[in-house]
Amino acid sequence: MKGLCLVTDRALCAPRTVEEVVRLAVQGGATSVQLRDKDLPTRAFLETAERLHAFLRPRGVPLIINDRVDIALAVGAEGIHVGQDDLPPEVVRRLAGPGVLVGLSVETWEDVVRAQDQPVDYLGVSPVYGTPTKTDTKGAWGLDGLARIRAFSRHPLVAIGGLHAGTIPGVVQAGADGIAVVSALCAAPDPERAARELAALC
Ligand SMILES: Cc1ncc(COP(=O)(O)OP(=O)(O)O)c(N)n1
Ligand SMILES: Cc1nc(C(=O)O)sc1CCOP(=O)(O)O
Ligand SMILES: [Mg+2]
Repeated sequence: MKGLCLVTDRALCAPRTVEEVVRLAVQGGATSVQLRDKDLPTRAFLETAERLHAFLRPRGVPLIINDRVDIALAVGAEGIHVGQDDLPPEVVRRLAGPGVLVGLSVETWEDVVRAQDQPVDYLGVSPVYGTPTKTDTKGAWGLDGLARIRAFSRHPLVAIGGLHAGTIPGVVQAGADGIAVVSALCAAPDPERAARELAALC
């Protein structure tokens, strides 16, 4: 999971649609998209995922579904991201099979240690910096925490939380393989231009 991942937020994208922001961000250089929506009814979530997948798949850009393993399987998404309170990675892997990317958030050192034996493809370092976009997180890892995880873990690391043009270079330097952003793209006046700027730093 190298490169720049756009994690969607419908409210921050508005008045543009999520599909429109995804299209612009991919044109600018986003290399993966995680569909994340905590409020959308299941049918609408499925239809959004289908539309995004129809756009992304021919472009070779993986679609990751946040939380909803059922939706990921229904649309044939390339990946699923789960947190510590979601379905356990072993169960996700059993349901999804070997060919689907499974990402897992790590919020504590115990999570990082446990993940060594879990069937995941990357860890979401959750969060590197505190962010108003998601406030139900534990303490921020900071650059020192990220570097400590990098030195220990066998998994690729995707950094998330408070990442923008000013913070990404330090996070890459500390060992992140990939960079995941919400507001830096969803709330950008020009998501294509923003993605171009951020992708060049990843
Ligand atoms: C790349 C990445 N890392 C962490 C998260 C957070 O996932 P989770 O802990 O399940 O929290 P929610 O996103 O479901 O609120 C993520 N989505 N992506
Ligand atoms: C979706 C998400 N997960 C996080 C975690 O720490 O697990 S932080 C986050 C939101 C990141 O938003 P922004 O790029 O606007 O800071
Ligand atoms: Mg989750």
